[in-house]
Amino acid sequence: MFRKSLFRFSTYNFISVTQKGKVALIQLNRPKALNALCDGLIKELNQVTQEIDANPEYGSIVITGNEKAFAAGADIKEMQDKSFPQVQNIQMLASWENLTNIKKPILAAVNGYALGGGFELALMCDIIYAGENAKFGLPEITLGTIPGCGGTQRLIRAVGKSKAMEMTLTGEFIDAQTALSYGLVSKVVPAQNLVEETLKVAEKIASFSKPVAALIKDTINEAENIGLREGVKYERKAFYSTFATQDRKEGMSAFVEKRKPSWTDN
Ligand SMILES: CCCCCCC/C=C/C(=O)SCCNC(=O)CCNC(=O)[C@H](O)C(C)(C)COP(=O)(O)OP(=O)(O)OC[C@H]1O[C@@H](n2cnc3c(N)ncnc32)[C@H](O)[C@@H]1OP(=O)(O)O
Repeated sequence: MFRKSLFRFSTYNFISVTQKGKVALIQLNRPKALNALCDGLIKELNQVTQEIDANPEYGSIVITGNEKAFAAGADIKEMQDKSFPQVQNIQMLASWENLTNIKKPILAAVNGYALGGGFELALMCDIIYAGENAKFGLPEITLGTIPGCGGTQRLIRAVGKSKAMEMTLTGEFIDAQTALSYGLVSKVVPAQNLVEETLKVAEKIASFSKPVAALIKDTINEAENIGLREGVKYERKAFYSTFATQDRKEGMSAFVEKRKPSWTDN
C-alpha cells in the first residue's frame, strides 16, 4: 500500500519516505539503534520535510518509527566525546528545530520509546497519536545533561509545571494511557493500527485547502510564543487574510449551494 517512492532520485540512509495520496509518510529507520537521532538522520529529515513542504502534491506529513521505538533520543554514542566548545561552536542543535518551520501539518505516530530528543521531536509535531505500547520520557538527567531541543519548554506548555518537573527531574517514562491523561497525545490505539489510523487523519487534513491548514497550524503554534491579547489579534489578522483566498470564497459558496467544495489552494 505504501510502496510508491516519494522522491525517486533521493536515497536515504536513516529514513524511508513513502506516499499515500496527499500524505507523505516518513519512517525513522535506524532500528538497531532504536532510531537514535544521529546528525545524518536529522539532516535527512530536514531535507525531506523541506522538499515535501514545497511540493504542492502533499497536504500533510506523518512521522513514525517502528513498533519498538519512535526514537530513543539523540545518539548518545555520537555525543559522548564532544566537548563544550565543540557543541557550542558548531551550534550542534541549531538545525534540529528546522521541523518547526514546516508549514504543512505534521502528525507523529508514536509506538514504543519516544525518549529525550525522540520525545522532543514528537513534541515539535502538531498532533501526536500513540500506540498502546508507547513510552515517553526525558531521561537526560540520568546522563548528566538536560533536554536540549525544546523539551523543557514544550513539555511545560503541554502538561503544566508539576508534571514537567516530575518527568524531567526523575527521568522516568510514562506510558501511553498516562500521556493521554496528561493531554500529551490525542488518541491511543493498538500498536498495529497506529500508522493506518494516523494516515486516515492525515489524509483528511490533506484534503482541505493547504494554505488554510497552514494558517491554522501557524496561528495555533503562535499561541505558544505570545500572550492571549496579542494571540487573538494575530488570529484575527489570519482570519481576515482568508478573505483574500479563492478557497474561502469556494468553501462558503459550496455550503450555500449545498455541494462539496473544490479546493484550489489559492
Ligand atoms: C530532534 C531534536 C533532538 C534534539 C536532542 C537534544 C538533546 C537530546 C538529548 C538526548 O536525547 S539524550 C538520550 C536520551 N535517551 C536515552 O537516554 C535512552 C537511551 N536508551 C535506553 O535507555 C535503552 O536503550 C532503552 C530505550 C530503555 C531500551 O532498552 P533495551 O534494553 O530494550 O535496548 P538497548 O539494548 O539498550 O538498545 C538497543 C541498541 O540501541 C542503542 N541505543 C538505544 N538508545 C540509544 C541512544 N539514545 N543513542 C545511541 N544508541 C542507542 C543501544 O546502545 C543498543 O545498541 P548496541 O549497544 O546493542 O549496539
